[in-house]
Amino acid sequence: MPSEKAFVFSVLLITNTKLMNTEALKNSLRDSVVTRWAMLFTVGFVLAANYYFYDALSPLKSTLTRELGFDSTDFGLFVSVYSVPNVFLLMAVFGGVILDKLGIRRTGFMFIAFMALGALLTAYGASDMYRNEGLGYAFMSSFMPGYSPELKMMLLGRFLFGLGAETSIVVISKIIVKWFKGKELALAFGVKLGLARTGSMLALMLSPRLINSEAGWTVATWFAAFFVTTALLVFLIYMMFDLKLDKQVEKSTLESKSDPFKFSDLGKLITNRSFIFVTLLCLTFYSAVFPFFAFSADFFKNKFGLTEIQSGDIAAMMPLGTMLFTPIFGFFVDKYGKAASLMIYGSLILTIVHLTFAFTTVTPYVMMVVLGLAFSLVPAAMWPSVAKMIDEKRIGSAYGFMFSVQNLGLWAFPILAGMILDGTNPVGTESLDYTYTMIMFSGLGIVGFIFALLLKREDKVSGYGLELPSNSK
Ligand SMILES: C[C@H](NC(=O)[C@@H](N)CCCCN)C(=O)O
Repeated sequence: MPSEKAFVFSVLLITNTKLMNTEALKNSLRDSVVTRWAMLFTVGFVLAANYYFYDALSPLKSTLTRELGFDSTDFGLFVSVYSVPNVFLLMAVFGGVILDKLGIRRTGFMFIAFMALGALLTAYGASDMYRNEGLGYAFMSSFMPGYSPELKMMLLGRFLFGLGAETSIVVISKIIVKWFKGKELALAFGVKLGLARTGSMLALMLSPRLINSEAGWTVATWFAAFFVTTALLVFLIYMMFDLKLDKQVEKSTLESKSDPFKFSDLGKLITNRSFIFVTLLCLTFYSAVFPFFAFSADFFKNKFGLTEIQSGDIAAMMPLGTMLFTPIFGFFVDKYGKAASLMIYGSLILTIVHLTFAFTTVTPYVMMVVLGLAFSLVPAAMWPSVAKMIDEKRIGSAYGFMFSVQNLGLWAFPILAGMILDGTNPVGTESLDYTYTMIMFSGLGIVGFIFALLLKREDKVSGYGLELPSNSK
């Protein structure tokens, strides 16, 4: 019968297409261990450049005061403006939507280009070229006289950098999924975070050394900007491989199909109690880490009377610790679970470290490694836990939403830290007293600890299985 034949023919056709797709997946570039790990290190370079630039000026707070007249509030403002596009324009959320629409190559290139432009503008704002009546100097001097033209140009640069940087992290997460799904995905995520932290560590160690260059202190800012620009070129290499992979394998077989983003999705996210607690933990925990980290080198310099190089080296102990611990805890969570408990321990350790910094003179070398332990426990447990709570189709929006909420803290707390410092230290004080600033960071740790407890309690009701190994849910 013709209809029966047609049916058999279509079944054969579908089966054959599926087989061809499976065959294509088997023989695609991603099946070469060397190629997929080479891709991870290629995009890891971009991530390292991103984190390098974010932290490059942290050990130079006193240099910015000496050379450009920044006070602590100006410095806090400079750190926090990174988050403005992500909080007030919801860029991390829209970046995810754009990513779904335009794909990895175009979105990645566009947002890394924003990063590079922002980084170059920041370096230009601090340069002698700009300060000697360079392009834009007169314009930046023509409004808001309370803020220097240098600060305004650097704020504009860091704003553009932040606009590109957060979405580029979402793009790179998607790239990792594309190449490692069904392979060693958790390990790949751990290594990705390790490469990001390498960028932070290098920034803390190199910047204070580069300011002593013969060509002047701005070598440190230009170097950071050129690192990000090189990352844009490196991403072009990645794009060629990505294109090749897409040609080898039908796109739909690689990237999980995601429905178009709807605002009602956000409604579903914010009515999920576990998701709310993990998002609030993300906000408080990261607010007690990244803004502290931005001030940490200056804190060590003032509290322990160290040089810029010594204090940068101590601050670098934290990312060094995370490079070692994060993949280990990622492996632990995959195999044994206990993610909610690890988040509780991480928040507790964070609080103890900040209280120790506030009230004791225990050696900061050890405390920064302990902080690295806390900063490995929570991220290694947090990001895979979200994947248990949220449908895979919505995971991009979920991460984007969490990044935007988190950026609220990354925006507010550096400003607050700077204001507390300026408010509690009379003008011209020889060495700054950080006690109240550290109490603020300890308070954030305590609130994060409470959210981690609530998350674990809620897990017993919601049944997402955060305490179970990865493959049992
Ligand atoms: C993965 C996570 N990164 C973030 O949460 C970013 N939204 C903030 C990065 C700001 C500093 N570069 C992490 O690094 O653990």
